[in-house]
Amino acid sequence: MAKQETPLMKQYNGIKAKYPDALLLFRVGDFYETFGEDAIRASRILDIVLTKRNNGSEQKELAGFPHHSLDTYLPKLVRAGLRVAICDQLEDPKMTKTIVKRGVTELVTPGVALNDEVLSAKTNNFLMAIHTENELYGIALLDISTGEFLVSEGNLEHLKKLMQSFRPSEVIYQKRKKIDVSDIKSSFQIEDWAFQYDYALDKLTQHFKVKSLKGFGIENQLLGTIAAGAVFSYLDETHHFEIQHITQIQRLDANSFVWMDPFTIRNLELIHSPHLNATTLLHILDKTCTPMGGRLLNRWMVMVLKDLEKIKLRQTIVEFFLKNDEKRNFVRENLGKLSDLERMAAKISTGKITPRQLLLVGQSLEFIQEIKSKLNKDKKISFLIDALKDWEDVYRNLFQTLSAEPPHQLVKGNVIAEGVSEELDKLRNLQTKGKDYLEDLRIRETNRTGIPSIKVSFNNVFGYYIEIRNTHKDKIPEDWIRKQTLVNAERYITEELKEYETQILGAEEKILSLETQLFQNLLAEMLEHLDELQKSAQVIAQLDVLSSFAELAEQNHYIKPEINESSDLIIEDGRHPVIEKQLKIGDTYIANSVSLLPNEQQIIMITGPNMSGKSALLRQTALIVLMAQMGSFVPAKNAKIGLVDKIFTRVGASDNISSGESTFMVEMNETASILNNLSDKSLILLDEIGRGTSTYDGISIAWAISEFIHEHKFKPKTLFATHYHELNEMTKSFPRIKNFNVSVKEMQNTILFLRKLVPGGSEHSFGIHVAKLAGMPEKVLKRANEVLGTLENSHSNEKISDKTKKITEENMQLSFFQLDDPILETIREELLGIDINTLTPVEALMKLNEIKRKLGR
Ligand SMILES: Nc1ncnc2c1ncn2[C@@H]1O[C@H](COP(=O)(O)OP(=O)(O)OP(=O)(O)O)[C@@H](O)[C@H]1O
Repeated sequence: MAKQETPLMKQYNGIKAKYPDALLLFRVGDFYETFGEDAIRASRILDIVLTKRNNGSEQKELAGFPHHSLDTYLPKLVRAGLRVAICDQLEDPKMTKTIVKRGVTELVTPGVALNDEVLSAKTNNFLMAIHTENELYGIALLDISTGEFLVSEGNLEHLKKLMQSFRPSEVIYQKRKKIDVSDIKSSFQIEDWAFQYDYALDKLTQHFKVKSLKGFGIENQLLGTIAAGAVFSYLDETHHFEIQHITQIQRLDANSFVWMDPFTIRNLELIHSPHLNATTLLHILDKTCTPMGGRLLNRWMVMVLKDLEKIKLRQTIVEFFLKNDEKRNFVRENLGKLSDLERMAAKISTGKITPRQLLLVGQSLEFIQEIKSKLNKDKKISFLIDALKDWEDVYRNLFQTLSAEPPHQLVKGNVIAEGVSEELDKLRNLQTKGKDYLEDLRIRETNRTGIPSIKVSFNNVFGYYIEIRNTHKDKIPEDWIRKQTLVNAERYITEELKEYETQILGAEEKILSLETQLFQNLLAEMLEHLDELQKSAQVIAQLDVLSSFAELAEQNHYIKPEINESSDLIIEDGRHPVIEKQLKIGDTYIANSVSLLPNEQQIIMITGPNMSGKSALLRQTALIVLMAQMGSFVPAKNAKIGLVDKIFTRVGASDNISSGESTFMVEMNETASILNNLSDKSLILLDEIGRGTSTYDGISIAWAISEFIHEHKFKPKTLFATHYHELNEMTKSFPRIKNFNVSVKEMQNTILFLRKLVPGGSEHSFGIHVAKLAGMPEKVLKRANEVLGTLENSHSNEKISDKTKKITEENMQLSFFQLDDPILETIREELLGIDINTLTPVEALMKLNEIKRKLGR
């Protein structure tokens, strides 16, 4: 007959059944245990031992760790993308004769984490909830560690953009809906009932204590509201009830910021790069001194302003800090000493702040006060400084109440300062006097018994005891009661010691409970300031980013761009902010000027050899515009920037192979989407569009696209980099298209990249020169030059196939291969089999490379 499962496993199974999707950490005594599948996963992720134990009829896997290591192991599980349910003992095992009551006290998931070890300082940790109906998406984003809560609505592209910009750690959505969340590490589908408008409205109005959502501007965003409600339901489900620090909903309006499609955000490598260890624009721009500033900069980089007044306000502050070195240094020095006040505010609200951290909050508030006093006479930035609360009373209160060096754990004691509570002082007095008392007792007993080495100590088992070495056993007085015999010593207690113990232990307990009470009172007082604390943290974040922009401008010689409402874009001697910082010592970045004037020079057609710097020029133009509209100064000699409202970039298919979506179809799809969404303030960057197909197809498509943009009523500004010098012909019929090329100098069969953009088209692509730079064998280069010569000397109206036929004929006569060599024979076959008509320059290079390999070079 099968044995019955043990009561403990029965309890475990009952609780596990309620959290089938989570890894259950089950507290048993001093350990957190995991069982079955959970144990297998935990042991793999945490590198802890997996054992097997009999559970009635079956063997079950088991892996566990000591409860005090939770802070070490929990973050590892969460970072691995798991949801972790923590099941604790809900009563004191000593107080019950049956099995201890247990229950889940917290469900920690990647998107709802407050633990410092899971979070990273300079990035937000967002949970995203999505609700979709009829191809429209409601999106809510919550960072519970800072209290930021954003709501938005839009189409699929908008959703994708927000996913790319905010990179949520976890996404939740409705069970019966299909949403592509393949880019997100952790996603979870929750019950349909959590996605109801009435439920959401109730939840949100209750939490924010408002009658309607009008004040947040989302009263018409039904889908957004439903998503926001789902976030709150998820907080309930994960046992996060202390959430007073979520004080407002920010509406995230897609139209308030420069519109960039997901491809553009990726392609410009603003915050992330698909290439490992690549430097992003964020790396260059981030000179912030606080985590709050770091996170805000991230946000500003993906939510770039298009409101002239707001941009100018930021510029004013950057300029102020640039001109006032002394104040900038003072501010930045003080910023560097601040704790993460946004996250501290969340910790106050959730009751997770430690006494030491609360003292640090006090010190931070004092530094803020110093910043405020230093800057409050400066009218130019008064609108920011005035928004900082006067914190003096608050931090003085904290300093007076907390001890000078409070511990991280309340139970360690010495949390509250002297003079705060009379009772506490009295009890402490008793404790300190206790030490003298014990010393006095030791001396008395030594004198009475004549034992020279008496020790008075304490342990958890016997409490206070007297210890003597065995050699003095015969001198023990009668009133000592023996408690323990060790190898060389004996331990005793006395009536007097017991009495003292009751008094002193009582005092310790009372001290702990009093300190806890006083600390809680202090937290309750701080809760009153939660709103202001968050506000000050946000102002500090802005001061941080803006003063860091000034620092950046000084270090990198950036200038203040003039931003206006025109449609012109004039950059004089602009530089690529990332590449210029990465050049080898001795190299200098060649600055280039670009003027895009919709009425005269709307489209710039840039030709130039491979590697000449076409892509760099395109990207630097977009980056300069984005930096300018973030409020930063820019790498240029001079810049006049008419506000841009949309930036589109497309890179020809073969540049994009690594991203796995490099089909010509995708390229055309996305280009089509650009052409359908143009505005009069758009900036378009097209890099080698059309090269994913045969030469003639490519030229035709590139031509037609340029023509379309030229004829478009909005005259969007466009930079078009291309290999097809045939496109230079367009200027003859389209007056607002201008030809430029990135110049090179030909020297004795090689080329020198001058990287200077100059007016006029370029004659050829220099692909063979680049092949030479790449170390291609001389024979191959020579032959490539001959083939090129034949093609170029043919009549332009000859068909490509006729031209290649010529080459084949020539080949018969001047075969440069020794045909008796079998490798050469196969290479010959291969070369003859190539249809040059459909070969892109990059494919040609790859082919040459392959040939080189075959030749053993
Ligand atoms: N203005 C410049 N000053 C100095 N170095 C530059 C400049 N522009 C580009 N470079 C360097 O040249 C390299 C090649 O530039 P880029 O990728 O822009 O060339 P490209 O013309 O787009 O080439 P391809 O057509 O092969 O894609 C860059 O990685 C950079 O290191």
